[in-house]
Amino acid sequence: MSRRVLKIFTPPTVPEGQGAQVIRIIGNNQLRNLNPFMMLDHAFVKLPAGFPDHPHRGFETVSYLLKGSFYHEDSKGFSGHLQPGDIQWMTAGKGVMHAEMPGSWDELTSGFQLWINLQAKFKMVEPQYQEIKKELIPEAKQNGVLVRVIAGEALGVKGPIYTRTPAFFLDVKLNENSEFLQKIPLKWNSICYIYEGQGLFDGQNANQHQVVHLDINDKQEVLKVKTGQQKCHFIIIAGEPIDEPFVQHGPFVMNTKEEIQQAFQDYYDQKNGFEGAHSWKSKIQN
Ligand SMILES: Nc1ccc(F)c(C(=O)c2c[nH]c3ncc(Cl)cc23)c1F
Ligand SMILES: [Fe+3]
Repeated sequence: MSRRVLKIFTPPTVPEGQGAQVIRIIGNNQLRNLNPFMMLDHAFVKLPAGFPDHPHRGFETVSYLLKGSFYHEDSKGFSGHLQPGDIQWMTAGKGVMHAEMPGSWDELTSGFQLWINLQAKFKMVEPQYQEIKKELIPEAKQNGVLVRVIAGEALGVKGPIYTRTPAFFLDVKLNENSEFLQKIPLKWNSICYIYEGQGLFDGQNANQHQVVHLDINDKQEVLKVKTGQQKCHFIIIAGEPIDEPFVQHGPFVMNTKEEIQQAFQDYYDQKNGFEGAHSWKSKIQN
C-alpha cells in the first residue's frame, strides 16, 4: 500500500513579475494553497524579464535553480548568485526589499520558488538567509534513485536547511525501471511535481509538468513511485500545516487583515524592516 493520490492535474502557466512566465504549481484554482505553502512556481525567465525590487513580510521564500543562473540582492546589503543545483532559503520575517533577476539574455533560466508560511511567533524575526551551494546539498543514492535532500530526510539522509516550519523539499531522480519509497509524516500536506519524464505515483501515471496531490488523511506514511521505460525527475514538497488563520496580500502574509494593513503602513512609513524601502534601488534590476 502507498500514500493515496487525491488527484493529478496540469497546473496553469501564468505571467509573473516583469515579463516572466511561471507554471503555478501551488496557488492556482485547483490548488489554492497547501498549508503551510502559499505558492510554488516553476519559473522560466531570461533578461530583461525578472523579479525587480519588491518587498516581503511574514514568510519564507525558497529558490532552487535547475538551469541557468539567478542573481539576488536585498536592501540589507546581502546579495547572491545561484547556479544550477544551488538553494537559497530566505526568511523574510519582519521585512525585506529584494530583487531576483536571471543572469542571461540568451539562456533561459529555470527554477522553483516556494513560499512557506511562518507561525505568528516567527513572522517578525530579523531576515535570515541560508544559501547552500550544490556541492553542500547531500545526495542519497539507491538502486537507480538519486535524491538531493534540500530539507527533511530521504533514504536515511538529512538535509542541511533549518526549517522553522517543519517541511520536506526533495529533488528526486529515478532512472528507468526503478522504484522509490518515501516516508511522508502523517497529517502533513504534500505534493509531487514532475519536471522531467513520467512515473507511477501510488500506481497512477503522472507526466511532465503535472502535479500529484497526495491525501493528507491517509493512514499510509510511505509513498511509492515507480518508473518503466521513462526516467522521472520530480520534487516532493511536504509540510506540517500551521494551525493559525492567515491573510495574504501580494508579498505580505500575516495572521489578520489588521497586520496586513500594518505591513502596508510600515512599508509606506519605511519602518519595522522597511527602512529605506522607497529610496533603495537594486543594482541588478534593469
Ligand atoms: N509580481 C510579484 C509580486 C511579489 C513577488 F514576490 C513576486 C516574485 O518575486 C515572484 C513570484 N513568483 C516568483 N517565482 C520565482 C521568483 Cl525568483 C520570484 C517570484 C512577484 F513576481
Ligand atoms: Fe521575492
